[in-house]
Amino acid sequence: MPVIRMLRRVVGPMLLRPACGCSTSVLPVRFLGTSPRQVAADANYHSASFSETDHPRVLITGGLGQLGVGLANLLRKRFGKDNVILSDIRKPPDHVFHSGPFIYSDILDYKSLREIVVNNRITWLFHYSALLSAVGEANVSLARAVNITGLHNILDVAAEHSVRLFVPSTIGAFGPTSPRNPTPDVCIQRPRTIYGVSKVHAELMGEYYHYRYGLDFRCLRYPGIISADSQPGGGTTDYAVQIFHDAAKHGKFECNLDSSTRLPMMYISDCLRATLEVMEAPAESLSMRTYNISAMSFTPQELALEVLKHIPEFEITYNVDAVRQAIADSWPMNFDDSNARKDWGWRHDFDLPELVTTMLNFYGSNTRVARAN
Ligand SMILES: NC(=O)c1ccc[n+]([C@@H]2O[C@H](COP(=O)([O-])OP(=O)(O)OC[C@H]3O[C@@H](n4cnc5c(N)ncnc54)[C@H](O)[C@@H]3O)[C@@H](O)[C@H]2O)c1
Ligand SMILES: C[C@@H](O)[C@H](N)C(=O)O
Repeated sequence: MPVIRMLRRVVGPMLLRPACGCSTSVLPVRFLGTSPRQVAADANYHSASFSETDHPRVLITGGLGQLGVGLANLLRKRFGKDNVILSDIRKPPDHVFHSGPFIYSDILDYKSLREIVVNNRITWLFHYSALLSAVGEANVSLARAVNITGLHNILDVAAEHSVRLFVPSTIGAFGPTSPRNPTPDVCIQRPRTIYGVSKVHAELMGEYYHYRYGLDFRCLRYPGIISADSQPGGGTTDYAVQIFHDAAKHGKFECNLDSSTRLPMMYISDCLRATLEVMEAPAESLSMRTYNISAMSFTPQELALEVLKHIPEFEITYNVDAVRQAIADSWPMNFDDSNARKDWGWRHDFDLPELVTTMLNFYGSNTRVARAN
């Protein structure tokens, strides 16, 4: 039989399999082989093994960055404090250490990851460890190790232990040849940063494990995330966090991106709620496993004008960082998230005016705001 016809007969049904979190492989295990870590052939690759009435047992990796502590707070309110374990390779500050379970976990250490998942009967894993776009360009080999090798460990441990896995992707998974305004879910993805390349790799590997091993993989492409009580970890969108601190404390801000650089952004509470919602969505509602999510899109100049409404003496100046600017110029300007809205009911709460009011209130600029009004 010609090779192409034979392949089509064998692989065809696998490619046509619906995008649900359903259980068995379409091909017999002896044909597919076992997982890359050679787990026994009768291993169970089904999705989350807790019953519907139980709470999931959650592990968050890289949890001490900009997003992890907020996610842990949200999940602990929903599932109980002791059901959510925060982990990182850094030492937690006191308030984090005393707010719920914390554990040291280096995602490059596969055996220790497996031990944590087994000993704590983990059923959901939120994989937040990463090097972001700007720090990734400054240390490519570390970014490659953490973002790619680390992801392989996470995929294997999740597949072997029937763990539902969330991995965030990013606007950075697109590049200069992608449509930028708007950027749909499925289009050309040729990013030019190690961060972006590793995130496209994560999207594709997660989907591959889903179709091949039945891994319940779920992924959202986040815009730049803006938070008040946690600091960004070295990305291109960091200016949109720092501006609020500097505006409230000093009345001025030096921006490292050009005034007209338009990027998709989102307030952290929308981002974390979206993450929980997609993890709770019934598998049959997910027509895809990787979704764009969107809230707002603005330039530094537009953000500064909104800040000026609260702080009339606010001044913005520009001192463009060439590396960050080149990255930003290759990223989407607007994100098309219509599939997330249609499939699992995504909707954002914060637009630019609410974002600015909330951020400035956090930094205690109420007196300036009051004076301006
Ligand atoms: N913050 C954003 O604007 C944004 C936007 C899009 C996507 N994301 C994604 O969301 C996730 C969380 O982002 P964040 O902003 O909190 O990142 P962050 O850079 O603030 O935090 C990442 C964490 O990973 C940890 N880490 C590094 N190496 C590790 C290792 N070997 N083992 C375990 N942990 C390790 C770091 O200590 C750090 O605490 C990342 O995957 C990021 O790509 C973030
Ligand atoms: C956009 C996102 O992935 C991150 N904040 C970065 O700028 O690298």
